[in-house]
Parts: sequence; structure tokens; C-alpha cells
Amino acid sequence: MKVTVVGAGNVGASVAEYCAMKELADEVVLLDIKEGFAEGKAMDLNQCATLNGFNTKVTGTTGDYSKTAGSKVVVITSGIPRKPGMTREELIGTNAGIVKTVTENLIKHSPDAILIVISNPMDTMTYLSAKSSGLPKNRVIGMGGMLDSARFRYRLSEALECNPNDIQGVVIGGHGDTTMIPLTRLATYNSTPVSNYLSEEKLEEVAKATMVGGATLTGLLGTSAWYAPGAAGAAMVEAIVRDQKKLMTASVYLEGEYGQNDICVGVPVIVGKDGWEEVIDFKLNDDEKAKFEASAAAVRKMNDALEL
Ligand SMILES: NC(=O)C1=CN([C@@H]2O[C@H](COP(=O)(O)OP(=O)(O)OC[C@H]3O[C@@H](n4cnc5c(N)ncnc54)[C@H](O)[C@@H]3O)[C@@H](O)[C@H]2O)C=CC1
Ligand SMILES: O=C([O-])CC(=O)C(=O)O
Repeated sequence: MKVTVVGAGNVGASVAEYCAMKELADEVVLLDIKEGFAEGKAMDLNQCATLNGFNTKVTGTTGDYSKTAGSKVVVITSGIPRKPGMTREELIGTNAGIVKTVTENLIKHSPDAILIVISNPMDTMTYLSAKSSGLPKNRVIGMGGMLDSARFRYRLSEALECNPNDIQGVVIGGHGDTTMIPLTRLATYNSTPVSNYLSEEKLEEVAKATMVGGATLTGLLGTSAWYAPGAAGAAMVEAIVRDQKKLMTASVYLEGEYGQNDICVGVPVIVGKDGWEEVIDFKLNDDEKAKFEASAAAVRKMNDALEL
């Protein structure tokens, strides 16, 4: 079984590394347009096989899509990342063209694949991929909410001074600095509401830090993050190839769910071998519903800039 990752940069190489480490496929194909880059990353990763004890083979290619043929899952990370001070939305001018071309090329060689879109602005790139691939809606999934939820859980664990794995928490809505919605009301510490332990002010602080999580890292690193984005991408690959039926937040094409139509935006979904299989209704309260509507409106405005 084959998994392809397009874009062998920071995020793509990280997705490929986690996929190899977890042996999620027999072969992981890395494709990039920069001459020799994907081949180099593949060689470096293959030289980890005996050190980390994995049997997945990594193949690198400069733009040869025939090597990606028959992939079960493809992960799209190609495009530019933001620099400090930029928003994700500012990347649309460059990344829309890249994501559209890449999607079309991938589908020619892997018509049965499930697409995981990571390139930013992710919700709009997922919508573009869904439209330009013509694939059934369940086979196009945007990765953002898993990362944002992981950051939310981590920030909550810092505030509670506890193990992050004891925290449950979900972020829905758009994957943008102002559009994501950390669902503080539903977050728990081993099944007990986090509000039992943290003040309103502290919870607000955690939610705000979560929303600008990507921007904070971009400010520190000079480019955007890759370890947690790579791990989140690989977790979605795993849910598909191992048919885990996991509840994950992902950007998917909505037809009435959460009151939205003809848009890809982050909602809780079950992920398994067929892609995203079902949207789960979290029964939002009025305040959360209003935030979700505003978030979807902002994503929709960005989608309007696309030439479909
Ligand atoms: N959805 C999310 O949660 C996250 C999204 N991102 C986004 O992922 C994207 C990639 O980020 P990084 O890996 O840090 O950037 P990077 O610059 O390290 O890597 C991007 C790679 O894409 C390649 N590329 C460009 N055009 C291509 C094409 N037409 N075909 C094949 N490859 C092509 C480049 O040569 C480069 O190697 C960015 O748009 C970034 O904003 C990053 C982190 C999290
Ligand atoms: O912040 C960025 O531009 C990259 C990204 O989406 C994230 O790390 O959440």
C-alpha cells in the first residue's frame, strides 16, 4: 500500500517521517518540484530504517507523478508557508495555483485516493481541491483542526499543570488566527470540566493562545511549524489506512451540517478507510453557533477569491 506526500519541505518531510516510523504504508512517495530535493529527503529518511527499525520504503521524485500511481492516501503540503507578521490568508495568491495543479496531477494517477490537504489557507485549499478533483466529498479532508486541538490540549495542560494526555479538547471552525473556535465549554480533565479548575479569565487566555498558536511559532521560527503539523497529518493517514473510525476535527465539504452549505470548514468527523465518514453534531450552544457562523462567513469570503 502506497501513501504519497506532495511537497518535501518541512511539513511534507515530517508527515513522511511519521508515516515511515509508524509503518503506515509499504511505500511513502515524496514528490517536490525542487530538483533532487525529494530524492535527498527520501535518501535521508531511508537511512533511518535500521536506526528506527522500520520497513517502509521512501521514494523521492522531482515531479514524476507516475511514481505516485495507485496511492491509497495523498497528502498535499506543496506551497509557500507564511513568514512572521503574515496571515495564512495572504498565501492564497501563490498556493491556489499550486494546489489546483497538484490535485489534478494526483487524481490522474490515483483516481481512488483519499486527499488530505494541508497547504494554507487550508479550508479554502481543501474547497479548491474538492472542486477541482471532482472526487466524492468524503475523500477530501483538510487538516487543521487536529493540530489546533492538539495545541489547545497542550495549552490547557500547561494551565492545569497536568499531563496533556489527560486533557480532551476540540477546536472547530476555520484554521485561521481569528476563525478557529476552541470549545472551552466541552474541554475536560479526565472527564471533569476544565472550568472546575481554571477561571474564566484563564480559559479565555488559553483559547486566545491556541488561536494564535501558528503565528506564535512562526514568530519564533521565522517560518511556520512542522513537527505537530506533520504528526497531525500522519495521524489522519493512520486513521484512514488502519480504518480507525476516529473522531477528529477536519475541514470537510458541508451540505447542511452545522447549518452550512457548499463550504469546507472544521467540524468533528469520523475518519476511517473511506475518508471522513460522518459529521458528529456537538450540539453547540447559541454563543458557539454564532462563532461558527462568523467563522464560516470568513472562510466563504476567502473562497470567493478562487477561480474555479
Ligand atoms: N494546515 C495546517 O495545519 C498547516 C499548514 N501548513 C502549510 O503547509 C504548507 C507547507 O509548509 P512547509 O512545509 O513549512 O513549507 P516548505 O517551504 O518547507 O515546503 C513546501 C514545499 O512545497 C514544494 N512545492 C512548491 N510548489 C510545488 C509543486 N507545484 N509541486 C510539488 N511541490 C511543490 C516546495 O518546493 C517546498 O519544498 C504551507 O502552505 C503552510 O502554510 C503548515 C503547517 C500547518
Ligand atoms: O501558522 C501557519 O501558518 C502554519 C499553520 O497553519 C499552523 O502551524 O497552524
